[in-house]
Amino acid sequence: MSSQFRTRIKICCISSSEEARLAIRLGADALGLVGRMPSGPGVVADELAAHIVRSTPPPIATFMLTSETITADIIAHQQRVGANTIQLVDAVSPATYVQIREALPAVKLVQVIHVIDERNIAEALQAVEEGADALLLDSGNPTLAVKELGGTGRIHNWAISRQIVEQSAVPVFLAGGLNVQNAREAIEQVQPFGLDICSGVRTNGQLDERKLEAFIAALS
Ligand SMILES: O=C(O)c1ccccc1NCC(=O)[C@H](O)[C@H](O)COP(=O)(O)O
Repeated sequence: MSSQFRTRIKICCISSSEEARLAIRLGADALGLVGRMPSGPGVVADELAAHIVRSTPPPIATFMLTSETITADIIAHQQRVGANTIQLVDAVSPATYVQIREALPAVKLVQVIHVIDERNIAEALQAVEEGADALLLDSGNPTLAVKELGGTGRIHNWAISRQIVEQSAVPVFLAGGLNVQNAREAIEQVQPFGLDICSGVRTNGQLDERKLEAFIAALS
C-alpha cells in the first residue's frame, strides 16, 4: 500500500514520560515501548510502559513491542501494558492472529518483518493474509543464536522493502538505521506509510531534542 499522505512518524524506545512528552510535542504520531527482548538497548519495564500509555493522549498511538510468540503470553503482556497496538517483533503462527483478535478486538496488530533477502516478501504478504493490520520492516536477524529483533541501527535492502510496500494491502512502516541524513532518501526509495526510528534520534541512549527536531523537519 503506497501512501499519498504525510509520512507518519513513530518514535520508538521511549523510556520515560519526559521522552514521551517530547516526542509528542515535536510531532510523533506513535510511541514505541519495548518489552523484554533477547537483545537490544531499548527495553523498559512493563510498569513504566503502562504508566506512559496511561498518560499518552489521543490520537497518539501506543505500540507495545513484544518478543512473545505464544498467544497467552502476548495477551498477558498487552493486559499489563494497555497499549492500543501490539508490535510482534518475532514470527507467530497463523492461529495466533485469530486468537489475539478474538481476545483483544480493539487492539491493532503490527507484524515486524526483518528484511534479509527476497524471501521476506512472501513472509510479509503472508502476515497480511493472516490478519496483520500493518507491517514494520526492520533490520534484525531472528536466526541468530541470540535473536536480534530490532534496535540495530542498521539499514537493510530498501529495494526489497519497496517491493513489499508495492504489494502490501496494509500500511507499511520502514525502520532500521534511519537518521536525518537518510530519511528523505528512505521515503523516496521505499514510499512507506511511516518511518520508525530509535537510535538515530538518541545521544548516549537519551532522546535528543535537536536530533528529533531535525529528523522531523527532514520529512516535510
Ligand atoms: O531497541 C531495542 O532494544 C529493540 C530490541 C528488540 C526489538 C526492538 C527494539 N527496538 C524498537 C524498534 O522497533 C526500533 O525502533 C527499530 O528496530 C529501529 O531501530 P533503529 O535501527 O535503532 O532506529
